[in-house]
Parts: sequence; C-alpha cells; structure tokens
Amino acid sequence: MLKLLCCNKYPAQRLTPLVYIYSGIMSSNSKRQATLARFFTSIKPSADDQNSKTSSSPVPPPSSSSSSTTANGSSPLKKPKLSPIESSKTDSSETTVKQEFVCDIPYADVCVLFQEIENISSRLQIIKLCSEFFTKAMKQNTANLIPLTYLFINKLGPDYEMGLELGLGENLLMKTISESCGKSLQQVKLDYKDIGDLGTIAMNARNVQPTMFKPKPLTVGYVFQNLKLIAKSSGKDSQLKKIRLIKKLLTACKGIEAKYLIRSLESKLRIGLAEKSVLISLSKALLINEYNNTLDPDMELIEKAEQKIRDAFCQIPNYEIVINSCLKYGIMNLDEHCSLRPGIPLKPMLAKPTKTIMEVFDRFQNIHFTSEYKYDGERAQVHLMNDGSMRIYSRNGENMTERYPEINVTDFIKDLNLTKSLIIDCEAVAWDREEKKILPFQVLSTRKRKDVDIKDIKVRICLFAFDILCHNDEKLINKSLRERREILHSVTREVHGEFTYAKELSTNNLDELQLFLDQSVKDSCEGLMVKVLDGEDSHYEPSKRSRNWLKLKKDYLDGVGDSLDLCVLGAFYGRGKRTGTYGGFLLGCYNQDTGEFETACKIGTGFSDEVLQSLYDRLKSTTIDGPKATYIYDSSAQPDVWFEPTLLFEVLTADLSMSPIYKAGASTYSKGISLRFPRFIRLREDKSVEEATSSEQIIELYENQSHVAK
Ligand SMILES: Nc1ncnc2c1ncn2[C@@H]1O[C@H](COP(=O)(O)OP(=O)(O)OP(=O)(O)O)[C@@H](O)[C@H]1O
Ligand SMILES: [Mg+2]
Ligand SMILES: [Mg+2]
Repeated sequence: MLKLLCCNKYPAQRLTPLVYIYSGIMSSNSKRQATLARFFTSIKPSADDQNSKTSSSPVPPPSSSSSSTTANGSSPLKKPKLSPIESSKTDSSETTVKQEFVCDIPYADVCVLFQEIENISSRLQIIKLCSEFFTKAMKQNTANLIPLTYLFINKLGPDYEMGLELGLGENLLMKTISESCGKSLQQVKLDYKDIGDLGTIAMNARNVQPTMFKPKPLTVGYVFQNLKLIAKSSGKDSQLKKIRLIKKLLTACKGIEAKYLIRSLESKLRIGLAEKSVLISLSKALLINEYNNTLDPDMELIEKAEQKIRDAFCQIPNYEIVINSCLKYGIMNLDEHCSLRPGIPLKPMLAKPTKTIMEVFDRFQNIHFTSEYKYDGERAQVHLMNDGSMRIYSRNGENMTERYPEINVTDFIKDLNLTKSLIIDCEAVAWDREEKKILPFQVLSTRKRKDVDIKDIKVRICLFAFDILCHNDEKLINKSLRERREILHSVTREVHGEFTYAKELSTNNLDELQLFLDQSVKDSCEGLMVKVLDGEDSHYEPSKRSRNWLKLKKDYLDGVGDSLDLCVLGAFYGRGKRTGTYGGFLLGCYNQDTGEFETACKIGTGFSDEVLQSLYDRLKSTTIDGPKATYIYDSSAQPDVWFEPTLLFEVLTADLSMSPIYKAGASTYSKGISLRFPRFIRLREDKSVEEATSSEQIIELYENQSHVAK
C-alpha cells in the first residue's frame, strides 16, 4: 500500500527515459554526476504531475513560517526548487547552514510509514520500507531527505546548535492535549495511567472530536518548521507559545497523525526505528540516487556507504552537511570532502577503563605508549576560526564559549601569522592562582554555565592541552600522536596558569609508571591516560571509546575501574533525619539499541544534607504520575515517586553482580546486572541523559571483573 502511495505521488516516469539516455555517459567523475543530479532535480514537473500532486496533497495550512505556502494559502506545488547542491554550499569555509526546509511530502505518508514500522519487527523489512520512502522522496526533490532524516531520528538539527531540543515534558503535553482535544486534564491523566502513551491518547481524542472546518493536510516541511519553532520558543511566555503552536498542529491532524506528532514532541517515536536503520536506509537511497536508479545495491555496499556517513558524522555531526556532501561528491568520496573543520565540534575520542598497571602492560605489549596526567575537570575542545573568532565546546558538543569569557586562544598561539585556525583538545580545570595549584572538580562546578561576566569570575581555569586535531584547516587526526604532539608544541606556547600541556611520561618501566601514577594523584589528578604513541593505532579516532586510550583512575582501581553515570528515574521519601527530602534514588543505565532506561540500583549513600535538599528542590518539579514506558524495572523495586529522565549521577560501585531485581543489560543477559554498594560522587551536568553509561558498557565492566572473567 505504501508502495502504491509513493509511486502515485512522486511520479518518476518523466525522469526514467532521461536516466537511461544519460546513464550512458555517466562516469565516476563526481563533477559530472553533480551536474547531472542538478539537471534531474531541477526538471519542472508537468501539469500531470502537478495535478496528481494536487489531488493527493492539497494545500498545507497557511503559516507565516511555512515557505512552502503562498500568502493566499495556495501551495506553489513542485515549483522548481534549488537542489541542496545549489542552495547550500558545503565548502570548508561554511560552518552553519541557514537553509529553511521546504518539503511538500504529506505528513500523513510519513505517519503511515511509522505505523507500518511500528507493526513489524524485522530490521531488514524496516530498512526496505524506509529506503523506498527516501528514494521516492528524493525523486521529488533531494532536499526532502534532510527534514525526513531528522524526523526519523527524532531530532531537529545538529546537537551543537542551541535550542533545537524538543523532548517536551508530559505535563505540558497533557495540558495541551486536554485544551485542544476537548478532554479534561483529569481524564487525560487517567487515560495516561491506563494507556501509557500520550500519542495514542491524542489520536483517539482527535478522532472523536467534531470539527467545523476540514483541516488542510499537513506537509513534512510545515510540521518540521513548526517543531523547530516550538523548540526555539524561549523567554517568559515560552510555555504559552509552545502550547499555541502545538495546538495549531494538533487541530490540523487527521487519522494517525496526532499520535506521531505527540511522540515527536516527546522526542521518542517508539516505533523500534533505530538510528542505525535510518542511516542504512539513507545510504541505500543515496546510492540508488547516485546511480540514477540503475543500481540495486547489495547489503555489503550499503553498509560500506553507511560507515562512510558515520565516519563523516563523527567529524561533522551535522546531517545536513553530510547529506549535501554525499549529493555533491558521491557517498564513497565523502571522506575526501567532508571532514572536521574549525567551528564544528567533532565527537571526542574516549578511553577504556583499566584496573591495574599490569592490564596496561598486557594491552600495550611491544607497543610504544605514553602516559599523561588525567586531569579532573571538563573536556574543552578549543577552536580558532579563520576569521579570528574562537569557540570552546564541551564533551557533548555544547558551545561553552560564554562560560569561559576569560579565555582567549590567540594568547596561546606562538605566531598568529602562521596559525590562522586550529582545533585543540584540552581539559579545563579549576586553578588556584595564588597557590598555583589545581582545585578539585567540585570547585569548577560552582562556576556558572551561562551568561558569565568576566568581572564576576572567582574560580579561574587553566586549560591542560593534550592533543591538536586540525591546524590551518589541515586535519591532523590521521597523524601519529607523536607527530600531533610535536605540532601542538610548535604552534602553541604555554602561559602559566592559563594554558599548559598535560604532563607526560613515556616509559615502559613498570615501577616508573607506578610512581608517575602516584605522583599524578598527589598533584590533584585522577590518575593517568595511557595512549599509543606511534603508528595507525595512535591516530585520533573521533567518537570512539578506543582501546588505544586507556584510563587508569586511582580511586576506582579497587572497584570496576571506573565510575558510572546513571540516570535518576525515581526516588524514595526520606525517613528520620532525611524526612522532608528524598532519602534514596532509583538509577538506571541507557540502552542505546532500544532507547530504554534499565534500572541498575537504588542509591542512598554519599549525599550530604545540602545535596539532598538541592536534589529535592530540583527533582520535585520533574515528578510524573507513573513510570515512563521506556523505564524497564521490576515491580519489587518501585520508588515512591517517578521522574522524567533529566539528571545523571556519577556513582562509584564496589562491584557489579547479577540481580533478580535490577534490569541493566537484561536484554542481553538472562538476568539484569546491578551495582553493589553504590555511592554518589557528583552530578554529571555535562552529559545528556542519553549519554548515561550504556547497558553495553555495564555488561563489559561486569564481564571484565576477574571473578566473572575466570
Ligand atoms: N591527558 C588527557 N587525555 C585525554 N583526556 C583527558 C586527559 N586528562 C583529562 N582528560 C579527561 O578525561 C576524560 C576521560 O575520562 P573520564 O573518566 O573523565 O570520562 P567521562 O567524561 O566520565 O566519560 P566516560 O566515563 O563516558 O568515559 C576525557 O574525556 C577528558 O575530559
Ligand atoms: Mg572526567
Ligand atoms: Mg566516566
């Protein structure tokens, strides 16, 4: 049915003969391909096409924000649009893409597809449906791919662009559904207890609601732009603005649309569509398009293409740029044209935990390695751009430049005539200027995160640099660490107490390494980072938790080797001294395959009275009536109150054990894994809840315990 829908709606017949004529002259020359692609995408539709489109997809609701609609509400159907090849530059100079998305595809078609996906479990079948959908959509206009991809992966743009997060809370959504679908709030709440899905509740309510005027069909472009407006609503009336915009969309919803609209607003489609499947489908559609529909790519080729997209995305986490580069240069040539650039935060390389120095030696037998102090602050990726401006990004790509107004990267550059741009990887650490020493992480976390006025800064920071990833637009990640270090030292200079290099030692003597580890702790560090120094294994691997970087944290050597960052899912009321606040919390890890939170432990140790009070003040407004459908828990371990997932605790554990009650990793193991004697260390403000320790990581830590490994 979907096939029919798509075929009728986006007629390809007119393209087909041209494809055949031109396929004879196609070569791998990407420029020629781009010219042809431009030609194909700019073909004006015939009157027939327009009519068939008009009959199946009438005018979208008028909106000042919808550029696909004219003032009188008529749709400029398939007017010749610029393909992304023309409308969006992907030159290395470009850092932000200011293109509004026009996409006339009926939103109902997307929802029909979502429903089909929800009803099937075969990943291959899902990929087939998605890639067919993308292929059809591309025939109409290749630019359609961008809003579609974002809708499919529950995002509105790159993570590093501020203000594009949805994930609206259920209280706001319940209020809006009640107001726009003619149900009392109490009834919506009761239904929610019963059904557990606001999307279904909104759909059911919409479908029995009498409507005076037949709403105009929604298009993908219109929905996408309004979702963006909702996410971007800020200021004192932001809640009202959001509600108004959601109502406008909801009243235009028909059939199953309200269900998926509400779920998109929650940023959880819950149809079992993993981002990986979307990327494979996207790769397939791009390959088919690239070969002008003459190729039926096999899985091996598709997975190769998908890997290219993933690799590019780790360096430029922006689907718009990555997709446009695929269209312009060809997916297999992506690595030559789409790589890291100053101004866009690449995904940082991560390390694997180890529990003993011996483990390090086992891993790095016959390998040149180097050790650096592991500073305990926050990751800071410092960018200098060609226009002389600078940015500092956090571990998850958040722009933190405002947080550090006292930092001026040009102060640390040896010769500004020779260095126009760069990206360096550092740890920002609180620094005592009088005593000239490192201050604990807790001091750093007292600094405001936003709107920092340089006059008010009490806690100064020092940047400890440990890597350089790009210099004068030349990417350095495929050079050895030894070479990168040399470049770092040759282009920057130390400014005491503001910018220094991470202390390093290259030795393969066990005693010397032990002394260096002990010294690092005396010097207020967490331990060491041990890294491969030469050869391919020492290349910088964006976003990878690599075995080529090992962390050795002194405090955790007796436990599982590392701390864990778990999401707060619920709480238990305090008794005795803790009456009036929460006395304990239910924590969970994040399953990246399913998007679910799996309970891992109850925690009540490590909190001061002040911390408990501030946690109470902060968490009580995130209370929800019952557990979310994405919480995997056992009924014997239910907390007194449940929360929206908003906050991570960094916790320490004596060890990990199999549990009859907790569910971490339970989708892979017959039983779940839980933390024994968990202890709160601190809040993890620089990670989003999806960046919580994953179920996969917990399984790995569990299996690495000596008694389990045996
Ligand atoms: N010399 C160094 N080289 C690399 N990273 C360092 C160094 N010194 C400090 N770091 C910090 O250590 C971090 C890795 O260890 P850490 O245990 O703090 O990770 P995390 O932020 O808790 O993330 P995860 O637990 O997911 O790995 C890096 O992301 C970086 O912020
Ligand atoms: Mg750290
Ligand atoms: Mg950690």
